[in-house]
Amino acid sequence: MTKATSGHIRRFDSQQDDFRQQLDALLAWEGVSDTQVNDTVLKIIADVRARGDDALLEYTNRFDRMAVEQMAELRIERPALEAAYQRLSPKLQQALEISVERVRAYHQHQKQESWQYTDASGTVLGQRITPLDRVGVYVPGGLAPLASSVVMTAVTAKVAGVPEVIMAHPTPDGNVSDFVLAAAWLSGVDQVFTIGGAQAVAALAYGTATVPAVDKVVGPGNIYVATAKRHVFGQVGIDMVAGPSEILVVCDGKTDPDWIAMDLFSQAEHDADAQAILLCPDAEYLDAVEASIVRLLPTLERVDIARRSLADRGALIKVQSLEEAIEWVNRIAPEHLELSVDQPEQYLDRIRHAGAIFMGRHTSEALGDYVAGPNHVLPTSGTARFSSPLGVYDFQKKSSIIHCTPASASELGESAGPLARGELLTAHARSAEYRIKE
Ligand SMILES: NC(=O)c1ccc[n+]([C@@H]2O[C@H](COP(=O)([O-])OP(=O)(O)OC[C@H]3O[C@@H](n4cnc5c(N)ncnc54)[C@H](O)[C@@H]3O)[C@@H](O)[C@H]2O)c1
Ligand SMILES: N[C@H](CO)Cc1c[nH]c[nH+]1
Ligand SMILES: [Zn+2]
Repeated sequence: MTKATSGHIRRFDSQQDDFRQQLDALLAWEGVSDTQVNDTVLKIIADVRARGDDALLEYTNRFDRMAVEQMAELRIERPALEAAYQRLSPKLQQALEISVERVRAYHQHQKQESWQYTDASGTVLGQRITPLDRVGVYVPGGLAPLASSVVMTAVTAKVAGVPEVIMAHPTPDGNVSDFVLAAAWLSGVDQVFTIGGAQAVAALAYGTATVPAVDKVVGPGNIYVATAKRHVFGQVGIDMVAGPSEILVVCDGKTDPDWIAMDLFSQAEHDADAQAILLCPDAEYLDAVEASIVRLLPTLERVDIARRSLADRGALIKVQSLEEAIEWVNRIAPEHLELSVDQPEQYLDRIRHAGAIFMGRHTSEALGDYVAGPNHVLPTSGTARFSSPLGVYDFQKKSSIIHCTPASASELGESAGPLARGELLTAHARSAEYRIKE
């Protein structure tokens, strides 16, 4: 692949002959299908199913470098969550409250209501919406204490009406974050277990003597978490298999290049596997953004992670026009799309695949990660082609309602009988026909 002169990030031109192949290679994320990871995860899941808490303790000590002997040391109840909240600075308390309120307000709009109607035959038909009984929210802890992911998952579950929210969150080396626990308090989490990785997903899916089995496991995580979620699907529901964070910026060349460099860093700093790409029709502007990257990268706290992410998976891409850029957006189907252009609305109708769309130069993706309101748990690795942001709908399910009168049962039976006989299912036919009035 073409390397940038600075060595920091690749440069491509969509007109180069092999651009499509180069882009495909850049987008490929093979992590979840890695056989070694898969084997490890299958072994962990089997072990947690067989040995429950004993296996959980063992894996937690091994992978999170802890020295715990009993599950009680890995469980945190609500009073301790509140105490953590009280230890935060007033400024952080207030920011967290604003985040929770804005996320709650946004997700209220997603609530689905039950409905019913009476058809011409007199039969009442409808759909009843009910929340899941108990869900597990996974909150990553390996690379950063993602308190905002607590808010995004737990507040959404509570808006849906889920009575019991169990949180799993690894605390490597025993470092428990007050910020994460405070977020759990404000978001209404019922219990926290300081466990992570595949062992946490297995415990939530199958239950152990201490960890209650849940109906669905949601939330982002690393490759072990993502692979485990794929394997427990069926035993429990899952939201999606979310991979490393991504940002795709489309810019017309008129935004401050430092802003765009920092927007790219904002996702690159998550993970060395994270992906940050810029599409722009102006080659000189791409030079300016590259210069900003070179100058600003050393100023980041997480410089090593961001540098690897940009070098291995990042790109600055020259396109012919913004119209062409939009075509590539639909091919890439990014987790986050920033439209850093004048009048971004003019492109909206043509964007078919993106987890979240940030409109205009002032709407940085970082605002969406924390306080805008929409969920930041989003489909990655091109899966925005077929899946949606985590939402209230992930925590609600539907039951169909059918209520016949004697007359409508008789009327419908006249059709159900022949249909059942056509399928050679005579008990079905007779069951329907018993209700036909002479
Ligand atoms: N798509 C989204 O919505 C979204 C949101 C936030 C974060 N993310 C992503 O989530 C990920 C978070 O990853 P993380 O590492 O910080 O936290 P994590 O909590 O997902 O993973 C840490 C756990 O991984 C397990 N683990 C680590 N090494 C292991 C090994 N060799 N064998 C078995 N298990 C092992 C350990 O149990 C550890 O507790 C990042 O990739 C980030 O980009 C995605
Ligand atoms: N950008 C991440 C989702 O890809 C979410 C996050 C949490 N904290 C900061 N950012
Ligand atoms: Zn982020």
